[in-house]
Amino acid sequence: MNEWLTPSLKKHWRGLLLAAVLSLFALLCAAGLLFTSGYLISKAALRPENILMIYVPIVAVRTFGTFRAVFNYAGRLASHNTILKILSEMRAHLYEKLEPSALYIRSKYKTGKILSALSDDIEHLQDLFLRTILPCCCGLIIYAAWIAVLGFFDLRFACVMVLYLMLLVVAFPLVSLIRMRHHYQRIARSRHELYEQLTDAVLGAADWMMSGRQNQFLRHYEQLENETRQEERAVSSFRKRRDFIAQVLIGICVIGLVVWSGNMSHTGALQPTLIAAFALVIFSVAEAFVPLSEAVERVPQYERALARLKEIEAPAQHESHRSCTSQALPKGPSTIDVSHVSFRYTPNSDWAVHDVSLHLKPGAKLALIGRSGAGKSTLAHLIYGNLKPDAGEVTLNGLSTQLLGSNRSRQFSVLSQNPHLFDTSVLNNLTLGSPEATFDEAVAAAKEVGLHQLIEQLPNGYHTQMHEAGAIFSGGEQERVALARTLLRDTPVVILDEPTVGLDPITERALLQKIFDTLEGKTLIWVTHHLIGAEQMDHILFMEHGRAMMQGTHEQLLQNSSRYSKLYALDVPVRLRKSIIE
Ligand SMILES: Nc1ncnc2c1ncn2[C@@H]1O[C@H](COP(=O)(O)OP(=O)(O)OP(=O)(O)O)[C@@H](O)[C@H]1O
Repeated sequence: MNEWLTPSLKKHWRGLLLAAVLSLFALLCAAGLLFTSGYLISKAALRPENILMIYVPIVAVRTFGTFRAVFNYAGRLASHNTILKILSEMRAHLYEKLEPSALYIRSKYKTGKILSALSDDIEHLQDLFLRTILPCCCGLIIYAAWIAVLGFFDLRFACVMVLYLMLLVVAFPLVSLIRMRHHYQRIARSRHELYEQLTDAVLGAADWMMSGRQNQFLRHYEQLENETRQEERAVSSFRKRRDFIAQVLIGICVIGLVVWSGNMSHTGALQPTLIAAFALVIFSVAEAFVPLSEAVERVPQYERALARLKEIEAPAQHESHRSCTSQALPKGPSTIDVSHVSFRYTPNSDWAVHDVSLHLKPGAKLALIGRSGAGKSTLAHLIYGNLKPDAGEVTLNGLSTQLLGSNRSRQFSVLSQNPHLFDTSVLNNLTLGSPEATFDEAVAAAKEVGLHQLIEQLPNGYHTQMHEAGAIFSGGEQERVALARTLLRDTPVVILDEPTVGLDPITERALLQKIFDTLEGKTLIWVTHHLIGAEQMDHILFMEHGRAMMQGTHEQLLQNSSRYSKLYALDVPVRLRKSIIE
């Protein structure tokens, strides 16, 4: 178990236990129903000395029949209610992990991989309880109960049944686990490839069309789809064969029980009326054993889903495995020190960041400026603690950012370009990443970023679904939604990963102003290509080829560097400069 499952299981153990108990009762009622039905049929076939002799089994049949349905329904309700709560918490947890890592993820993972994590991996974990733990627990309890009942009548026959039913309870699940492992591996691999291909194709549809190579893409996509389908067919045919053999084994078991109970009644150890009861009850008992194989064969899927979520959440080779506890680093003003930090992606590549040093006081505003490939994002990753410096150290309040672990999302948030608006209510979109935020807090954040009026005009205000409202949010307004999310998360450090890219200069200016105003007091690290807004920053670090080419305040650089003055003149048109001064 890990941090994905343990907190949910701890929090919802009562709901899960209730679901398990109700499902078990449903199975016991099903067994009781068939047992009493068998008894009733046999009893009714005999000459009734007293009608009351069959009245009790009639009532029992009715009771078991009714309660079986009731327990089934209640069990499903309890399990789905709990599982859906767990699922939504796991999704919020995934978002919490991903959102501050947006910088790193954008450079390392394709959208398809994230999509596949959101859809497949989280849902596999949802199945862990419904399709594996619950059927396994019920199956094993019914197995023990059935053997105990048989042992009560005939110990030797019970021992034979222990071994025979082990075929269904142990051997079949093990064979399924071994056989299915490699099929599932291949299915998972090709499905992830499909996701990646598809998202690439959707995001780059225009480029595919322009290059005239759409047929080539379609052929490759169909080939991948066929491979996946073939694997799925292999899985389904294995399942069919396995289930057929299981039914044959159950049939043999019924015959065995009829012979045994016939012999027992012959010797007088069992009433003849119980022969049919024993023969029938095995059908419902076997109902609990058959799903065991399917339950166990899913184990590799859970392992893989957990491994992939772990991989996305904590990028393997760069992430330190040690982390400090949440008590060790309370949320609050943060001083960041970057001391002679160097980093390269591979031992033979050029330095992406070389010997950079910085000191940021709480609430300082740093602009990382430079051309594409200058090393700005790499330095932001190093500050964030995603990448481990090859030399030097980055500390936050004296503690290496490498060691922040689960504290990282409490300290940092990232406002990136093109934030995604999810297909849920506007309110949920605002509170994503801070689910504990109240409605009033969300409204206050929306007011602060200047969205309140716009949201109020929507058909259902804050409860309007995003697919209805999505079209009316412009690029700048979507960025404001992301800004409101950041405000609600209230972390002391915010990394701005070119949030205004693609906006026209006037909107860009207005949005930047809004960002700087609303995030006043927080430490800002702003990754940018150009100098609009640079005059509002406390410190500017101009990077080139991984090195800090120049740094200082805007005024210092304007005075001391003719290059900076020229770039500023180019980037910030006179018209805008005038408006800044005014
Ligand atoms: N994941 C990676 N693996 C290998 N090299 C990388 C990786 N990411 C970046 N680099 C290289 O490191 C150098 C610095 O890249 P970085 O992304 O930090 O620059 P940047 O200034 O942020 O560029 P941009 O503004 O285009 O994002 C570049 O030469 C780039 O090719």
